[in-house]
Amino acid sequence: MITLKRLIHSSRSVCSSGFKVDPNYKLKCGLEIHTQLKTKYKLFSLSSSKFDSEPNTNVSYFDCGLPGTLPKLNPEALYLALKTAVALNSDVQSFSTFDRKHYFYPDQPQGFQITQRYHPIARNGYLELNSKFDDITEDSKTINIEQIQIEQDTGKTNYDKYDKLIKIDLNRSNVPLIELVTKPDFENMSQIRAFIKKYQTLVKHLDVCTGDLETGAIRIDLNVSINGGNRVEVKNLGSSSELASALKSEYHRQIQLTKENFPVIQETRGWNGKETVRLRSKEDAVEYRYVPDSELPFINLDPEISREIAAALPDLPDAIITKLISEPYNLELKHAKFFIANKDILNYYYDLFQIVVIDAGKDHKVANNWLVHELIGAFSKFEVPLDISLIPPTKLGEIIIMVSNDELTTTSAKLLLSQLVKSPDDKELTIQELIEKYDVGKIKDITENELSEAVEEVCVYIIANNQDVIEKIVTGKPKSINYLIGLAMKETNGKVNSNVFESKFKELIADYK
Ligand SMILES: Nc1ncnc2c1ncn2[C@@H]1O[C@H](COP(=O)(O)OP(=O)(O)OP(=O)(O)O)[C@@H](O)[C@H]1O
Ligand SMILES: [Mg+2]
Ligand SMILES: [Mg+2]
Repeated sequence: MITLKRLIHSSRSVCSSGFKVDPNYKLKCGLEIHTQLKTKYKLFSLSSSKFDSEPNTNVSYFDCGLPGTLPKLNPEALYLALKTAVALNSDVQSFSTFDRKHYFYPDQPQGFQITQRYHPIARNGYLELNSKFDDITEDSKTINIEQIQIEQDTGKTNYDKYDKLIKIDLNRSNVPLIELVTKPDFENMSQIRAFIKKYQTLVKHLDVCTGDLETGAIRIDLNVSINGGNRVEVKNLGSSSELASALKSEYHRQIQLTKENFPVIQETRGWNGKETVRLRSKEDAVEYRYVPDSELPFINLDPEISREIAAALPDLPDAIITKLISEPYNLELKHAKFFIANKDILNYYYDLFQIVVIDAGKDHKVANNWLVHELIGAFSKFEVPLDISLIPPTKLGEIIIMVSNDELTTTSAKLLLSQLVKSPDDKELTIQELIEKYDVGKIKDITENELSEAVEEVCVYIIANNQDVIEKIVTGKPKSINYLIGLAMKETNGKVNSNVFESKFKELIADYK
């Protein structure tokens, strides 16, 4: 919820991590990003790659490494890898192959991982960061991508502290991954953050991955060096805050070593929550004994394929943001960015825009405000997890149009939205039924005189019970009248416009002076 508020209601400063690069110690970073592909089946078998099943229920003979089982490449995984590669401006290779990377680990039952060491599926891509769309301090920054390779995920090792057992879950074994390797082009934390955010948005938008760091769908290794020295790799960082803390710790560790005239040794480190810790040095680097996989055929691609994939790609996030901040949408940039990161909301917005602006001819500001501030704002206010399906665009559209046609007051409409957010059972009711249930319909079928009398009655009652507020108003705090108006609106469920109460209060209070 906090994230939601922050995303929509404020634009974050680029230095928020408190990490600053010391000009005397030039920072250089490269990322290796592992991304799980959202395929139905696994990379080389027909078991499901579903994420949260009971342990060891999505495991074929191949996934658990039984001898005699053979891999068969899942074309959907290849397609998703190609989509990502093309969207990242990479050169798709017409020839690529699979290799075996050997190491023993209990969650790696084959004894090797199938990856693309020598001939990856794509090379030489790039992603452009631009201060207009991304939180970076420079105007623009290009991050070059060395290569994108397809590989298998491993199983999971779970340490059961209570039973003091190590449990292996092979559901993840052989789930398709792509590893994206950037060139060491990052010079500061904001570039890294911005790149990861943009990459997450891209893979979600292309529907190739859920894009979550928290669930491990995206996992990042960070490579760090200073002043042209050796690179240190920090493995398996699970969240952007872990990544930021690990970078800060590693950068300062290398500075400290350099200041004390110690060399920075090329090694692999991990993150223990406080600092980076040594896992292995280059000397004891694992010898993976890469060999070409003899059971998988080469991938030969017609160059036409990448052109066809490029032509079929949807508009990419930056292009959509540019569209959203221009006519006819005129969204604020921060809202457009929020929508693009949340595809359901973006689609919701398009539907709402159609109903309210295009079909009913209302102002774009009305649609934008009600969605961003009132509806999404209501979820934040009541700390209800954002689920816009509770109020479909047709319903919100109807409410907005009624307010705009003066058939419902703004207060009543807000009250209805709050109720819809707070009580999901109301989902089935029509707007008319909701208006009756909560008694918020505008007062109709009564004469002007009857209304005026009713309003006066409410105001007289409130004045009588709030003499202290009246005292304030008459002694120079005229704004306190808003408090009285609020009470009156509450008393009448927002059925009467606030300006009617305002004039009546003013008229009655004038008698006090
Ligand atoms: N001088 C440097 N400073 C910081 N990062 C660097 C430097 N040189 C290379 N890198 C980064 O190191 C990473 C190397 O990744 P790559 O996957 O090619 O090799 P690896 O880490 O040896 O292999 P593995 O996939 O087995 O971990 C890249 O992200 C690259 O940008
Ligand atoms: Mg790597
Ligand atoms: Mg590495």
